[in-house]
Amino acid sequence: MGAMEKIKEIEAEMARTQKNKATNYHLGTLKAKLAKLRSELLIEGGGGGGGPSEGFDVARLGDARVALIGFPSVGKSTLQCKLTGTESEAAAYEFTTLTCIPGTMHYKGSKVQVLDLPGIIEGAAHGKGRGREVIACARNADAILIVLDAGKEGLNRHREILEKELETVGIRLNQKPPNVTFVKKSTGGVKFASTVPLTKLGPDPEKLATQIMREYRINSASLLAREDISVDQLVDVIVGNRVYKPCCYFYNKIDTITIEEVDQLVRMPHSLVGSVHKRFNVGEPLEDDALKSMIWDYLGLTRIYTKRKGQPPDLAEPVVLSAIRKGTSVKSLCQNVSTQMLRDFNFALVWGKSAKHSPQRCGVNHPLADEDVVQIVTKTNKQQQNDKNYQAMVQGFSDKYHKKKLEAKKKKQGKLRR
Ligand SMILES: Nc1nc2c(ncn2[C@@H]2O[C@H](COP(=O)(O)OP(=O)(O)OP(=O)(O)O)[C@@H](O)[C@H]2O)c(=O)[nH]1
Ligand SMILES: [K+]
Ligand SMILES: [Mg+2]
Repeated sequence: MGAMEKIKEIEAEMARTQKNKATNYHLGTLKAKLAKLRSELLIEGGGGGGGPSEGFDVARLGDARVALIGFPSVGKSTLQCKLTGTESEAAAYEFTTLTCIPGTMHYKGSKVQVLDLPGIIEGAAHGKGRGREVIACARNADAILIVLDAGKEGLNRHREILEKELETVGIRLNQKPPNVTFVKKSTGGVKFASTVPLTKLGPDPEKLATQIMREYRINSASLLAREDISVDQLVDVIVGNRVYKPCCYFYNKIDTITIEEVDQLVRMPHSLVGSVHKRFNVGEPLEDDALKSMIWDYLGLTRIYTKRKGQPPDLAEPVVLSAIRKGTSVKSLCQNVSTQMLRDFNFALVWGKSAKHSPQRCGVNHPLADEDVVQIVTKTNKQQQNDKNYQAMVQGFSDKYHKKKLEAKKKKQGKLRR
């Protein structure tokens, strides 16, 4: 039996099984089996080390990356042209786009790479169409923009299908990683602990966890749960290889539906309605464009204006940091400027929303806010020399210690020989 059929069989069994205390373990084990089969399926057909295949291997450019995911002909390419000015072919027939087409969206001084991708259909995660490559691109993006055709029947189901395709390959949308520490070990059995009561894992969470681990041939591991996790989250932690992505939705073509229907759609979570043709919510020349603004928010982009001592800040070219990528701390700012900057860092002076008073003297871990002004103060020559002396001293101690240890060892060996 192929993996596909096995998956179908398990899904059918899960649907048949009533959800109650007695079937809790059984369902948990089935979920673990299912996750395993799906990942096997992906590796089987992934080809050549699992990296993206021809036409999908696009270099990362800009401050962050967003992938356009949707059914065929919902208007992804039309949208990408509007957002980035890239000439990605758009047409009235399905599967116009066949590869990954990158473009750059300029917004509030940042450069966001937008990936136009082929349309996907149900079963994409299992290799239908170019689904596998498309989903691999989504996995590598910092955020996902799901594009839907507001005029299509069964719209809510479309949204669900797309979510399921992404979930299937371990992409978790708008979720935080579970607050759980899980470490595999070579011996010692399974150690299970939690700092909060676990209400969603049945009467014996440890037994359930052990059972799921057995499915993955993990006999020894330690697991510490710091939040009340669900069975799905437990499976995710044990399986590993999950990515957590922000995801927003754009309902395109609202020029084809009634105002009552639009009214329903605006209530959907994480969503924006609009029309590329009518330039509604996607007006290219406008700075306060609603769709660009939503993408910006979901990427957690933050503009930082740097300044030198005694000079005004450089307002023309902000350093753009992403909360999704490397975070928005003073440390990320230094790393963004140069590696030397972090080495010579003494303290930062911060003006703006993140500062309690202006300027606030901050360390590397201080989280910055959008439009903060930052002056990095580096160590003086004397401080740098002190640092070097200190390091040399520590190295000296360490050398002496090792020399002594070595001598003691030799002595002992000598004694033994005699
Ligand atoms: N009515 C209407 N039609 C639109 C709108 N945006 C795009 N279209 C049309 O939708 C059709 C499909 O557009 P594409 O941009 O090729 O769609 P796609 O999602 O890239 O399609 P594939 O690459 O085939 O997956 C084209 O005929 C567009 O002109 C819109 O806002 N309103
Ligand atoms: K099309
Ligand atoms: Mg297209």
